[in-house]
Amino acid sequence: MTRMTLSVNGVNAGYGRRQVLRSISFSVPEGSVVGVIGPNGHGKSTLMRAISGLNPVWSGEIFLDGTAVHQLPAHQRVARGVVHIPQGDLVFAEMTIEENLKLGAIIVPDNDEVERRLSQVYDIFPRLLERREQIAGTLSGGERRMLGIGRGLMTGGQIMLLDEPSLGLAPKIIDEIYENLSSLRLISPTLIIVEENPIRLQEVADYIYLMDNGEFVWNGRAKELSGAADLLKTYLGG
Ligand SMILES: Nc1ncnc2c1ncn2[C@@H]1O[C@H](COP(=O)(O)OP(=O)(O)OP(=O)(O)O)[C@@H](O)[C@H]1O
Repeated sequence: MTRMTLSVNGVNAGYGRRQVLRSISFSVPEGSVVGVIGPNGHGKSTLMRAISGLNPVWSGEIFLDGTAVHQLPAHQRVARGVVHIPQGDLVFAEMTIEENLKLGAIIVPDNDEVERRLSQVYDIFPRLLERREQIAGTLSGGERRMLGIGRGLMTGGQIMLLDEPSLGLAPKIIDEIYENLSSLRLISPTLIIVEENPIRLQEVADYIYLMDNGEFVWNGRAKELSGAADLLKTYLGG
């Protein structure tokens, strides 16, 4: 299995003339889970989009396993193993779960490989197997989230960008999603997770970055986050 290291070096990005990301640098070693936390609207999703190629970078560099990818279009980054699961459950509402999942592997020519990935995804999310013929538009919020993640896994990508997997879900469903993250890593071993809930993030991340106003204002091992309570209060409130 090829594993990937991601490295982001001095990235600036934004929309129109408005700068959102300010000189962002960090790296994600292969097989690690990095969490990005911060208040609403401060650039976390923009960072995910810059990495996957959905937003252009103004300056700076992004490397995947030592290869510069910041000028490549999104589909070429997907081909290199980047999987982006954006906020908002972008499932095809008229299609069944299984049809949605298979779309994730649409460029995979080998049918046996598609079936193998499908059974891996069903192992991780048995709820999707139970409902495989159900139309995606009729799924609950939690099931749709699982489907979005499952479809991303079908690409076979090795580095997954997971943007607020708990957004809008009931605590019990969030538990279920988070419990599944460790098996998910058998397929996509390197993860970047954006979250607003530090406790959830601490459960799964090895390393955490706190973003404020498009900059990283703190980073450290996940277990060190508890010692940064004042900082969290300042930036996240509560
Ligand atoms: N397509 C866009 N055009 C213009 N401005 C945008 C666009 N997308 C995001 N922004 C702005 O960029 C800033 C950062 O947004 P971003 O979604 O990256 O924040 P975030 O930290 O992920 O917040 P949230 O947790 O609420 O998703 C916000 O001020 C937002 O309004």
